[in-house]
Amino acid sequence: MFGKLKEKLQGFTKSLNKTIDEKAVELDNPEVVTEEQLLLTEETIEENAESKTAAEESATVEEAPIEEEMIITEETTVAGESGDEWAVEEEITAETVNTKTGKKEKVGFFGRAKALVFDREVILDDDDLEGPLMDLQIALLESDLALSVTDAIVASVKDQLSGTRKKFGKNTGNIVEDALKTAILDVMSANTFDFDEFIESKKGTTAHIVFVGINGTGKTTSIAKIANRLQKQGKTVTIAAGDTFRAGAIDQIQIHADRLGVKTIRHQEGSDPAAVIYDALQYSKAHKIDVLLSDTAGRMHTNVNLMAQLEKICRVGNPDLVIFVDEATAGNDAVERASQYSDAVAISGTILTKLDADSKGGAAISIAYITQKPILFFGVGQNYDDLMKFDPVWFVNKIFED
Ligand SMILES: Nc1nc2c(ncn2[C@@H]2O[C@H](COP(=O)(O)OP(=O)(O)OP(=O)(O)O)[C@@H](O)[C@H]2O)c(=O)[nH]1
Repeated sequence: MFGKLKEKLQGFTKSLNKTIDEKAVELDNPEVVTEEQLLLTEETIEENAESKTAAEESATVEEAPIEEEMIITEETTVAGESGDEWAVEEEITAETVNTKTGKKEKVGFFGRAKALVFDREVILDDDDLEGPLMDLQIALLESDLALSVTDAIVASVKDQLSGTRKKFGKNTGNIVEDALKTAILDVMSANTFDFDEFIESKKGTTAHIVFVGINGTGKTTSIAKIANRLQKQGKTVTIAAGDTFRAGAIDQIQIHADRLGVKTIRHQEGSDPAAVIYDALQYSKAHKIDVLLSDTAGRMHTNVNLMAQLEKICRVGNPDLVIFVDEATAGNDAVERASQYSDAVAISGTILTKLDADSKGGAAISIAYITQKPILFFGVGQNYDDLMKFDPVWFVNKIFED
């Protein structure tokens, strides 16, 4: 997933790490920071998210040596002596089976990274950063990020790295990667929204959700996926077949609804979608249905009449949420559409589909930033369960995983 973006960001990280290595000076008195101290310094949500990432990473880093050190039962490696950034402290607490010898051996569960030894430091100035940041900007633009978003990311990375003293160990570690992660997380977490909490907060009333977007991006499938998800959470659902415009659309959503055992409210093809949605809302309220999911015809954001019709649907149906659906593979086109839809109707968030296909990842970052509305879910396949609740930390880690 996100192969190209990943590749480009790795290129930037490598080139800046090289600069850091070249400019680094050794410290006379290496500094040892415990994992605990590191955790204590976290203040913001983003830093928390980052530290979670770092903890996960350190856990991964720890795993390999610890597996081998499982054979070492009473050896204690002193901070700094290992020649590694992370010093390991052993504490015997349990027995396990050595996968190589098959024998039971005592292991130190506490054979965890305990301290980070900083023995080099660097201060990067604007000149050091100028070239790599220019490359970063181009890399982001080539990965379908909108210009304003690349500007925000580049400015954040510059802000984090320029002029500040960065201490690190034998390896440059994650200085550059962490700055990039923070920058992307900032952009993506501008507005967070918990869909499940929202649905829960509507308990006792019918939560009405209208889905909008252009043709063929996965709107109907996403409605079915959301219906399936809600049903699994014990919620009752109705679907309004509000795409009365495209031939076959009513039957298409009816097929999904039948498979899921969901009641569909439908009118004739060509009828007024606002009337269908109004009826569906009355039905859902009368039957104390938890959530009404309203389909709408796919329409180009440039089609003034259809966009006006969408406004009418929203006026009549008075939805609690308007979800914009588009496909991640559409890149900058999806970003442009999200922006225009957002101007026409008050969208609450986005479902980005087809993340499983060859998407560059840039659209997800850009849409969140440009609409200033959260990404709610990712579509990751054609089955009803192929819907992932959006998690910015997961997303950013995915971009950087090997
Ligand atoms: N790979 C993949 N395919 C998807 C995903 N979501 C939807 N699709 C497929 O995309 C195609 C279009 O999906 P629809 O749900 O019919 O799209 P729509 O936006 O409702 O289209 P209209 O009814 O024309 O407005 C179908 O073949 C879906 O199976 C996804 O997350 N991943």
